[in-house]
Amino acid sequence: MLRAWSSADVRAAEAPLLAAGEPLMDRAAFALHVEVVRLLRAHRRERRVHGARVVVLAGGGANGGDALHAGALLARRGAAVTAVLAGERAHAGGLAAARAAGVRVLGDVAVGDAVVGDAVGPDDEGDEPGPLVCDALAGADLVLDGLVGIGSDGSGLRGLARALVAAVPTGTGGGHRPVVVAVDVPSGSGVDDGRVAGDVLRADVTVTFGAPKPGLLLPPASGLAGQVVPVDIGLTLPAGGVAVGRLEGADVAALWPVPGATSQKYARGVLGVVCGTTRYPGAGVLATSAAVLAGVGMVRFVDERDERDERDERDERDERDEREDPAAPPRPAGPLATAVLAARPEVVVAGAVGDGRVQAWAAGSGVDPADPARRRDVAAVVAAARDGVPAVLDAGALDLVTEGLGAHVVLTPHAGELARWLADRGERVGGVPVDRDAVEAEPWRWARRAHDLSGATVLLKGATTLVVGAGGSTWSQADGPAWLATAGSGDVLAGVVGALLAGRAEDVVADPALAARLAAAAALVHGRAAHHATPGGPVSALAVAHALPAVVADLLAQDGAPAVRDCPA
Ligand SMILES: NC(=O)C1=CN([C@@H]2O[C@H](COP(=O)(O)OP(=O)(O)OC[C@H]3O[C@@H](n4cnc5c(N)ncnc54)[C@H](O)[C@@H]3O)[C@@H](O)[C@H]2O)[C@@H](O)CC1
Ligand SMILES: [K+]
Repeated sequence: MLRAWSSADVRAAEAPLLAAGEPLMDRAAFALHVEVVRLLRAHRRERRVHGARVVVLAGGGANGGDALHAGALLARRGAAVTAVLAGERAHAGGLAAARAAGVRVLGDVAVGDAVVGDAVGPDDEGDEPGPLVCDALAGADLVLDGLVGIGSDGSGLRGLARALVAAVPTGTGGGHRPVVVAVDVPSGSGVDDGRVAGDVLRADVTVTFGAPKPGLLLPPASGLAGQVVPVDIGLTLPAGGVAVGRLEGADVAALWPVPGATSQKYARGVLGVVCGTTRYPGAGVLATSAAVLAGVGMVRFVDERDERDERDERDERDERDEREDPAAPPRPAGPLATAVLAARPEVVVAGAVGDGRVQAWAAGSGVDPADPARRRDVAAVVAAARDGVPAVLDAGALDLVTEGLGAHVVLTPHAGELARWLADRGERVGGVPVDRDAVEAEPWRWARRAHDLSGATVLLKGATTLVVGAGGSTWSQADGPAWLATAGSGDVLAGVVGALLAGRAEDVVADPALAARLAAAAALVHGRAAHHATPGGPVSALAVAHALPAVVADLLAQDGAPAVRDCPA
């Protein structure tokens, strides 16, 4: 599990160690230089550090200090290092180490009484990179972004720092682009909330100290961090202070409901499904297939009834009453259930919500809000969820969701659906109703808001999926390829979430925070199934569902979970 701590928690953990004289910056800089050495060896044709051209962008705080110390270590290993000082001051220790190691320093920065380096800009303003800086950046093998770390004021980069970021070659049109390593965080990104205000240099790798910060896991900033490499510098972080986490395979294996030797299908969990309509049966097939293939004990699929069906049933019931014959004859499956049965003959068809017991529900995928018959079934599921039955509510169920649900209910909107749901409840930003762009700019903020308003666990679908559950516990999963943004993909995810809720229904009711972990686990397995179905290529939603058994088996085998057991804690 990857866990992020807020910058305040990290600072609080650093304080006693700094007071005791622990060399935290030396540890950080050493680990940073080791990662840079690895990258230079991997990326340079010469496969070595000697002669590599490294540019250090150094701000005036300790983040710049880390970068300058790392630059000094690289220079001592034979790299040609140029440091560009972007702040009104420079980290004195870092600058001294860099100069002593032979780093070329560019910048108009006063250190003590001395002015060091060359003028950066063509004018005295100093907020335009000059030709020396531009040449260094154009020829760099690797750029270290040490402009700002957790000391960022969150308003986006200013002045020369901003101009330097803009001057780093982006490689567009097939041109040269250096490897970019962010020091602690990509400079100027929202350290604690993942917001991106202004230009941020996109990193290939972020080497982060003490613990990952929330912004490294939260979109949109997480999309600029590249691979996150956490470095242990000896901090003791508060046990309860986790802001955001990311599940890994072993965590998911430990959560997955695995049957024991004596388990039977009812005890293993029955999922009731109200997805798809006669007109659009696909979502019913996909959600059901996903639930079955994710390993649920049984699916009870609620068939669609139109008004004529209901009238016939009423007449039939009246006739039976007259004959005093209580046994209802089995009703033939309608066209929707027939389509679902053709794909998944394991499914049991029910005539209505409430016909037969279920441990959890999946409802709303592929249900048109304008379809009155199917909507009645969805509304019945929402009512059951309100009464305490775990449920995943998707697409056509979302607008029936109001406040007062519990975290045992998982909502699965995408950004547009979440925006609509929030706007319908009067949520505004900048004086206008929340829209899709607002949700995409601050997905964590709005997912938390939806959780606060509904009481439900909120799974916000996207390239990075966020799950906010009881107490604001947040999981961020980025496990799938971009190809997963395809029709029907959300129906499959709803089926997997439903399977997990049904398989661990009692635990979900007992532990309010569990539904969020299960929803995050579903997102991980869904993403991995897409990779597994077509590595590197386009993928269909049904292929994702079909890849589920192999992915779950891999997880359970590779991550050391026992082969047979009952539901784990
Ligand atoms: N305190 C320590 O000994 C340690 C600190 N560490 C490093 O120190 C960093 C935190 O250092 P600081 O607290 O000095 O702060 P930072 O170095 O992160 O940021 C402060 C500097 O950034 C400038 N700045 C802030 N917002 C800006 C903006 N929007 N545009 C341009 N410049 C801006 C400030 O003027 C100041 O020069 C961590 O991120 C980490 O890299 C690590 O070395 C671990 C140990
Ligand atoms: K940085």
